[in-house]
Amino acid sequence: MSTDNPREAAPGRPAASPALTPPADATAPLRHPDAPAPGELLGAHYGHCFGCGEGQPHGLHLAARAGEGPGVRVSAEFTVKPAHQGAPGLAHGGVLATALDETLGSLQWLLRVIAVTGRLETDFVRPVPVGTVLHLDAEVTAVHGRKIYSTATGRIGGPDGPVAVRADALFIEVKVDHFIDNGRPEEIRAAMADPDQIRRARAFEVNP
Ligand SMILES: CCCCCCCC/C=C\CCCCCCCC(=O)SCCNC(=O)CCNC(=O)[C@H](O)C(C)(C)COP(=O)(O)OP(=O)(O)OC[C@H]1O[C@@H](n2cnc3c(N)ncnc32)[C@H](O)[C@@H]1OP(=O)(O)O
Repeated sequence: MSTDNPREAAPGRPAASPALTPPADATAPLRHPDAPAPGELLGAHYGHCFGCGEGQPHGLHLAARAGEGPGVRVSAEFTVKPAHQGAPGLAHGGVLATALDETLGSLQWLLRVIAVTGRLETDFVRPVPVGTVLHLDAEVTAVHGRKIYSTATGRIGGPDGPVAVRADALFIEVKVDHFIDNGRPEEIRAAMADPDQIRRARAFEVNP
């Protein structure tokens, strides 16, 4: 992962909003002792997820890996396909935001908590043509109670290429009941009857 500050790579852009600025008593994130090892593929949290699900034909099929180093980091690659266009030959911004959201969401594998996106602020710095491989990196910057602060970049032309998109996010920790109470009953029933889905949920230390 490149170490330059993506904010510096995009001079003149405003800082993240106050809601995405960790309070003074926020703490550094802790990589869970049983988290996947650096370099390990994380897999999908749900087979039908639009971002990462292997069983979702229209999805992004994002495959994230646990990052190197002491921090709570992941990296992922996303190849922009013709189905992802907004303007002719260019990726749709919402699809790029999804790729950032999914990469940020996969940080949960390393924290071993379940969380959902509360806020996602995205900068679109350079257009991303169809066929491009977007090299995504995400990192948890701070934790405060249930609030998880994180940041991500997507680079083009290689893992150390220029930043094309970036995001700051606030994820909020939830219990598995969040999904059981709010999800459509047929998908929830199917997920709870699927031993593989139960195994995936246990990787977040939940007991559905
Ligand atoms: C049997 C089935 C098994 C299935 C399990 C499979 C395993 C699953 C594993 C992993 C899943 C990961 C999935 C990742 C997918 C990619 C990421 C997404 O796309 S997620 C979807 C999009 N996001 C939503 O749909 C959230 C919708 N929003 C909500 O549900 C609520 O608003 C929620 C939970 C975010 C917060 O509601 P509250 O009632 O729990 O908590 P409050 O008190 O409102 O907030 C807590 C703190 O957070 C701040 N906060 C909340 N939302 C904020 C916001 N938007 N901006 C700033 N601050 C916010 C509040 O100000 C508060 O802060 P103060 O503690 O007072 O300091």
